[in-house]
Amino acid sequence: MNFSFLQLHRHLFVILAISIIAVIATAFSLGTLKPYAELDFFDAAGEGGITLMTLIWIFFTLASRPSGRVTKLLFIGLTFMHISMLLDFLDEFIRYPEGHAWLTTIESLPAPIGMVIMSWALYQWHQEQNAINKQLRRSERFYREHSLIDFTTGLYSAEYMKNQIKNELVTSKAQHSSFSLFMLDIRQFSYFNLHYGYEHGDSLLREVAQLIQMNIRDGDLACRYASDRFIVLMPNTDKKTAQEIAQQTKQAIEHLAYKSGNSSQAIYPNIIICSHQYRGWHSYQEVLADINQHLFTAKQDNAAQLRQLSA
Ligand SMILES: Nc1nc2c(ncn2[C@@H]2O[C@H](COP(=O)(O)OP(=O)(O)OP(=O)(O)O)[C@@H](O)[C@H]2O)c(=O)[nH]1
Repeated sequence: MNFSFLQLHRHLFVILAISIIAVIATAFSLGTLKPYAELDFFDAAGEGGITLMTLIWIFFTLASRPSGRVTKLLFIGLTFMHISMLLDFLDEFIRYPEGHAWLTTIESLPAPIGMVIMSWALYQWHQEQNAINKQLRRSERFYREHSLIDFTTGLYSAEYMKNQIKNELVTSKAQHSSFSLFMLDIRQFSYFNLHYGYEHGDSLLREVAQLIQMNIRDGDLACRYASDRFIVLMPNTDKKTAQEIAQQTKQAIEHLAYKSGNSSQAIYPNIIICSHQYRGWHSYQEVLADINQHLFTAKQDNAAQLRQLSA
């Protein structure tokens, strides 16, 4: 289970804790404990269970969501419901004097308010999910195959790319068309892992994957090819267009001001790209070997340029 989102919501947990303490303190300061004989343990267990459940809902909602408007709305709605349940639960143990009987009356008020807010939050969540699904469909291209998705980046894996290149070879042969590939490699990624840690390495891979997705077109397909290497398949695309999109993607990634932990220091990834147009090729192995060779050459050129600069 991944609880990394929780640290984004520390302030919400503080608000929740303060609200709970305030409710308990108010109830105990205004009321008195009921005598043992008046306690209904069956009721108390039921209401205590519901109160605990709403707390668990809040915990898992915050554990699964990034910070933002929808998360705040869900939190507010659930907290109102929790407070209502808590008042109801406390009511089992505390009797309020005549002058404070309003506490018993208002205990059911936060629940409907919370439910209205929750309903609005769920609608917003639905809208948000629609937007995410739309973006996901860009990478799905023809159909879903979740087993072929790279776990770290959410992109398709190299295996899926091989199948798609196979399909593209058949299509381009039948239609006398061509397709292009571009390959992208993060420079000195092993150094990044070593310096900032593997988790930050994973997070950088995810950021890079998202930027690739944002810079390619609807019909293009991005995959994670190997560790820090990505590949984009562009059907019916000439070399010039592929180069242009590859260059735009490189620029977008190189402007990414990555922050590790709480440090404000920005790390700008360094990227090597290459692209090539394919027409009349026979096997995906040849195509992949060729694009890898292009990348190798681009890396050598880059190293030579750097040597010249530092000379
Ligand atoms: N964080 C993280 N690192 C990975 C993952 N898969 C592979 N790696 C690391 O990626 C690094 C790739 O190293 P290299 O192929 O030498 O690449 P590089 O350091 O960028 O070298 P150049 O490309 O020549 O600049 C290795 O340190 C791997 O351990 C992963 O899923 N997450």
